[in-house]
Amino acid sequence: MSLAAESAHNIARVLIEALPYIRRFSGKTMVIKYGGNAMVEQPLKDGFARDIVLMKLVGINPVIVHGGGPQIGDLLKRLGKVTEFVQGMRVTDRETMDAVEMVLGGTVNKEIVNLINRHGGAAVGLTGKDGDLIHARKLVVQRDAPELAAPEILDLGHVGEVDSIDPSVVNMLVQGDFIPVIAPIGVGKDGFSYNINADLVAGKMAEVLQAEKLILLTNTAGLLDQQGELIRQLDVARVNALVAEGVIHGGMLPKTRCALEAVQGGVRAAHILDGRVEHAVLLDLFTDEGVGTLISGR
Ligand SMILES: Nc1ncnc2c1ncn2[C@@H]1O[C@H](COP(=O)(O)OP(=O)(O)O)[C@@H](O)[C@H]1O
Ligand SMILES: CC(=O)N[C@@H](CCC(=O)OP(=O)(O)O)C(=O)O
Repeated sequence: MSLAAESAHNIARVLIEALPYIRRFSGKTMVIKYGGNAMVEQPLKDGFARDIVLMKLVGINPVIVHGGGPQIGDLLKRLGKVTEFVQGMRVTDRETMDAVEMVLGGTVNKEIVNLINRHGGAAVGLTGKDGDLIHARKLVVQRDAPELAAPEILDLGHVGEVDSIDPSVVNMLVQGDFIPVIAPIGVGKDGFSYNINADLVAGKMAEVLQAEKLILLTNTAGLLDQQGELIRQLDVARVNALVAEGVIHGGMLPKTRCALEAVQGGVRAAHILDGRVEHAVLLDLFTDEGVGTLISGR
């Protein structure tokens, strides 16, 4: 076979392999969390945008929830403001909240919207304030230590968690064939803005939309075991055991927690994928082998 014929044959094979998945997922909603650490290098960003546009073209409804932790850190550094994390959450005072809104609701959100649009999609950017989408409440964080008589309550300022989501504006955009791009900022009953970890927003959004999948793009191959080997698939019980053993820690804790809550709340599956791999989303959705880690509810 000539080189050209071989290449055409490979393309045909790939399309045929993708066909049953395209048929299965067409018309379904998928929530994709695009983490700040996965937004590196222009070719990767372009690959991500192409994947999203392709999903839309084959009838899937992608809903993007994005982070931007490193990008917030960059602005705070330029402003000469020290930032601190407690249990994976950024301590957020009034000034930091302003920076979070500028970066998440401004630069990062619009960069993703522009990226998708340049690749042929029609994206619309939102924060949790738009259409009264995300209602937040202040996150209560406790610290327990042997020297403490009782757990200490820590005040992280404007750090929130999702109280409720009104998906009307997202549903309207999806019905209009737009791709919603959501920044994880919510509003409390007190009228204040709250900075919410993007994984938490993505998990709840997937649950409220009863999405087919929650896809979390991050900066590791997926969930790794004690030996640093990729775990391809696991269920709720194994996740709980790995947390208890301390194998899942740091930023992976909120990620796996929200993945678990989503699958227990009716989302069919949660995937943790390596956002540093070009076309990670397509490779996972449309090939028999898949990539990354799959957490299934049943
Ligand atoms: N068992 C584990 N498998 C993979 N990564 C883990 C694990 N436990 C902790 N981590 C850490 O979690 C990080 C991903 O979380 P985080 O930095 O919050 O990502 P993101 O910014 O994409 O949300 C990894 O880079 C890794 O350092
Ligand atoms: C409370 C809290 O920590 N909020 C995060 C929100 C952004 C985020 O989650 O971004 P990544 O997904 O890129 O980490 C922050 O301020 O960094």
